[in-house]
Amino acid sequence: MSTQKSVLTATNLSAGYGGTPVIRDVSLTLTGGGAPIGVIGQSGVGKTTLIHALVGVLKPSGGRVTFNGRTVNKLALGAKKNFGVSVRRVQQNGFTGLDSRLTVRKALEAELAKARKAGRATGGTVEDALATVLLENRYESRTIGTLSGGEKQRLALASALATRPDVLILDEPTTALDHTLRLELGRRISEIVAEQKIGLLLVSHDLEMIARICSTVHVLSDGTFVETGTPEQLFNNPHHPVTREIAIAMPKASGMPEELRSGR
Ligand SMILES: Nc1ncnc2c1ncn2[C@@H]1O[C@H](COP(=O)(O)OP(=O)(O)OP(=O)(O)O)[C@@H](O)[C@H]1O
Repeated sequence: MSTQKSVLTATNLSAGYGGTPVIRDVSLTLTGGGAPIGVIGQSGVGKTTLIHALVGVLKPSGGRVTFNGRTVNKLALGAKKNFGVSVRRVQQNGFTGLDSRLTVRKALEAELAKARKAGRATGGTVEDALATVLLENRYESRTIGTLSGGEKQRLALASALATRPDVLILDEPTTALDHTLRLELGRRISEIVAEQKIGLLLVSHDLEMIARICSTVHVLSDGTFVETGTPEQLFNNPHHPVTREIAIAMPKASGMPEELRSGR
């Protein structure tokens, strides 16, 4: 068995819809155990499109996406299934693609079974999966359709983590949660990706979450990365006009991690 770290790489990636490019010439690398990467940018600049291209939903019009060296949109069926459990995406609305009449327990059991079938050692239970996202055991018997927006987001995150992915891609994972829960969940996500050596891509308008979790942040503007740096560099000393504009929108100092308060 290969000991090489799983890696998802975009190289000079371009993609769009109906022949119109939305993202252009974007490159990034996600390694298990590597530094979590953030992508920020204003509305409509192509953040979700980038994710679609990374997970193979959108075929690149230029460049390529590889997973462990193999081109993602050319994977054979078996490899594609493995890619599906190895690279997990959590969507903004907590959409899991599962029947809304399923109970939370059944949904999580299905994820754990999927992981076992793919030969992944989860070692986890439904209760563990719920605890990971700060949901109490009483949620087990609830059907997905009865969950609130924030509970659905947390179930989607629990489902993704239950398969012990190599790469986790989070698209605005906590928009429906209150500030305290967002912070707590952010802390848990940081711990889990470090412990389990998961490559993390966090795409979010939540700059505080980005600053707390990510070690490298790309600024996406008009479909391309215009600036890259640590959260400290970008938010305390932004160079590109778009980064400056975004940095101004940063929450007031009281809500920021200590190390980012200076110079603001
Ligand atoms: N299926 C689609 N067909 C055509 N155009 C699309 C499609 N999906 C998105 N777009 C367009 O692509 C551009 C980028 O959209 P995308 O959803 O990637 O932006 P975003 O940065 O994620 O936005 P937001 O922060 O508002 O979620 C937008 O102009 C959007 O209208």
